[in-house]
Amino acid sequence: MSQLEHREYFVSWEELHRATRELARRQLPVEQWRGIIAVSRGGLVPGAIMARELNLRVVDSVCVSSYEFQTQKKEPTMLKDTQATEDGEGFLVVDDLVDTGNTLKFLRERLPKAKFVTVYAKPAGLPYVDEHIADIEQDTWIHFPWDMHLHYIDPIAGAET
Ligand SMILES: O=P(O)(O)OC[C@H]1O[C@H](OP(=O)(O)OP(=O)(O)O)[C@H](O)[C@@H]1O
Ligand SMILES: O=c1[nH]c(=O)c2nc[nH]c2[nH]1
Ligand SMILES: [Mg+2]
Repeated sequence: MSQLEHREYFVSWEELHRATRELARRQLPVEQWRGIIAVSRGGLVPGAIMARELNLRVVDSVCVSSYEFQTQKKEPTMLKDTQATEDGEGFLVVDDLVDTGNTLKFLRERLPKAKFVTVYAKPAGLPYVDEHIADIEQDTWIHFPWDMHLHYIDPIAGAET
């Protein structure tokens, strides 16, 4: 992806909370779920919100790494697996987003019976996610609130002079 094609989408805490609550609402009835497996690190905040909304007390994580800054440097690697389940049956695997789909493709091999959900999805990742809330274009980098800081900017008129 060239610098010119690279767009950005900034997510606020409020937007993330609202969208994740809607993702939780779509997982009713709750009786079908044994628990949540958050894909650390990006899935930890959405996973916690979903656990609260669905009143699920079994919350585990899988720790997967493949990106360094904004570049996918290698195939996903499992830094920590889950011991909550053998095959994922009855578990919701929650991540913040699916982009190329490499992370969820890798996790589907490990947890073939789980349901995979994300808050955001880009087109290339759609075959690997069972349900998501918002579609984002492939050439757009999503910035999450935990990666940002509020800061002052000059007024538009001031910038012209
Ligand atoms: O669909 P993909 O192209 O695989 O990309 C999606 C994954 O990339 C990000 O995680 P990352 O590996 O950057 O680690 P992090 O969650 O610890 O930030 C994001 O949280 C997803 O887990
Ligand atoms: O914060 C992030 N924003 C993204 O758009 C993305 N794609 C892969 N990994 C990502 N992390
Ligand atoms: Mg991640």
